Amino acid sequence: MSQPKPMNTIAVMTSGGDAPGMNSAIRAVVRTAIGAEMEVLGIRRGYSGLLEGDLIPMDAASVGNILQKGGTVLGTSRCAEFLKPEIRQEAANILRRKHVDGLVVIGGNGSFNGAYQLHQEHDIPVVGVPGTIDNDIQGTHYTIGFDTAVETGVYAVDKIRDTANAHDRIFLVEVMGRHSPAIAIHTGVCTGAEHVIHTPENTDYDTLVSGIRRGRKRGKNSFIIIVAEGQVPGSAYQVQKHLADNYQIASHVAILGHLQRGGSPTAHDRFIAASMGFHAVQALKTGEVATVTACRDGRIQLVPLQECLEKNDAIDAFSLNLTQQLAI
Ligand SMILES: Nc1ncnc2c1ncn2[C@@H]1O[C@H](COP(=O)(O)OP(=O)(O)O)[C@@H](O)[C@H]1O
Ligand SMILES: O=P(O)(O)OC[C@H]1O[C@](O)(COP(=O)(O)O)[C@@H](O)[C@@H]1O
Ligand SMILES: [Mg+2]
Repeated sequence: MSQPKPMNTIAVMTSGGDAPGMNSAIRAVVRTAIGAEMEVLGIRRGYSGLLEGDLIPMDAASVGNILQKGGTVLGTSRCAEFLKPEIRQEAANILRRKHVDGLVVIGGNGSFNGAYQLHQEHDIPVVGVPGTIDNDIQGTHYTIGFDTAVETGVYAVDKIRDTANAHDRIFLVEVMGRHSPAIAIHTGVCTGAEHVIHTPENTDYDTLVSGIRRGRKRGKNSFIIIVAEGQVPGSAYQVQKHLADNYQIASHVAILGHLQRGGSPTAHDRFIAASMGFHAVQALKTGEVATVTACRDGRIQLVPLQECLEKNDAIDAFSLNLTQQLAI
């Protein structure tokens, strides 16, 4: 832990893919900081906005009536330039010119890498708040937005099930999460899907097809196969083609895509985001910087940022198996 530096002015940004609940985190950061007599600047459009010096003063009213909204009022971006050290130097200069004493970065592991570099290279006090619908950051059990994204997936699949039942159809429902199977696996359990394809590039067609045949024998008339996005959006079409060409099985595709990133956050996401935003400002105040407000063992704990820089690719084998077990 570093010695606490005076925190007169802090800045907050959202970066990477937006996630429902980010607004609740921004609100908590702004209001906790104001409560502690700090000035707060909002950085618009993540690292891109930072490099343009697009920082705006935020008061308590500026975050009123945003908690229930999806997206992020600050905007976000993917900023390839930020991978260059000389560009990060410019960013650090801008933060110093604006008298920013500490920075809260709400985003995924990519955004945390940027924050980590700012701390390592330029001694900027940073704290990360995990925000991504994918729930795929090492070091934290939960990321803001995941619950809402799964909820949206479940809502959509329930509707698809109605029409699949009516027409005796097989549906391949592709859910979001590039290289991240968590949304697919949870949506599978919560919708009673017949099968979850967690890595479309390595689909186990034998298990999938024998499940469909077994189900048909016992009178099932609809099948929901949840397909994770995999390497590229549209993987479900490859699965559809493979089933048609190799097994003469016809299926329909529905791709949920960015639909799952928007919408009003669930109570769970609002609650976690509010708590994490609060803890992030406390961490800056106490000098517990280069940390992340991680969710572990059901509570928010500060963990070193270094532990949260990698993407978590682990597959939740229990939940994956649960879908299969219950779909007999
Ligand atoms: N290794 C890195 N070094 C510095 N900045 C990075 C690094 N990786 C990502 N970033 C910055 O963080 C941004 C968001 O990362 P990205 O992976 O797109 O989203 P997320 O933060 O949601 O994982 C990138 O566009 C880039 O500006
Ligand atoms: O909106 P984009 O740039 O197409 O990115 C899509 C990807 O972003 C996500 O929504 C979230 O990813 P990050 O939070 O890591 O940015 C993935 O689920 C999805 O595959
Ligand atoms: Mg990411």
